[in-house]
Amino acid sequence: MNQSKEQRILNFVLQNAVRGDPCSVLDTIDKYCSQKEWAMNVGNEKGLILDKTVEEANPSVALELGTYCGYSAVRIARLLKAGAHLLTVEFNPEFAAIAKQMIEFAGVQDKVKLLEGPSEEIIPQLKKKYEVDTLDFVFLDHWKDRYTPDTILLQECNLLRKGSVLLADNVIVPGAPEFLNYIRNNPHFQCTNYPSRLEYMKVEDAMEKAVFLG
Ligand SMILES: Cc1ncccc1-c1cc(O)c2nc[nH]c(=O)c2c1
Ligand SMILES: [Mg+2]
Repeated sequence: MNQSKEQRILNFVLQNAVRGDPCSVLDTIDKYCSQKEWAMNVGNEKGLILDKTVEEANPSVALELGTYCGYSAVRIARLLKAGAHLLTVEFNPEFAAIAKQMIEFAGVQDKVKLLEGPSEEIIPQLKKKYEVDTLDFVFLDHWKDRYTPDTILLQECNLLRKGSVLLADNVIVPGAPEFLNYIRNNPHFQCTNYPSRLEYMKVEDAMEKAVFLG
């Protein structure tokens, strides 16, 4: 049976990156996806915005919605302080299987917990089943139509605290206009827009940061 694009990306990493070196894994994925096959990793340009946001938040507990091949999970985990961890949620079992291997090859598996299933089912389980108190950082990179309902669900589940940082990818392409309208008109959030480019393309995109004010 012929391989998936995601399997080809993983194989290229296994054959060309340095095991245990997260930066080497990121560079190798970016090389493959800019030269051979486009894929929806956050990429290096928006990745630098993600890096700066994570470094500023310096989270003890981070959540990612939308793991895909594990590129941004590796990107986030490489910046986490000792004892900090990332929970990453992926509903597609094929993607989750690829991401698990990617995260292990990069050597960040001790900092990352990969949760397979729909975000709307997993978010309400975070406190009791996954022993989360509150989230310091949330990266929304799953499906644009889930950005708003999942942000509401995070609040309903008391998973945000004063200063929790949300960062949403793709608010221009594919676009999340309803989310931008919700979050920018919500007095409980302080929003900042970061114009950038769609990964591996000369197409405008942007990320939106929203700090929860309590
Ligand atoms: C797939 C695609 N095609 C054309 C333009 C953009 C995209 C695209 C890019 C992304 O960074 C995505 N991130 C998370 N989830 C997505 O569905 C997604 C889709
Ligand atoms: Mg994205």
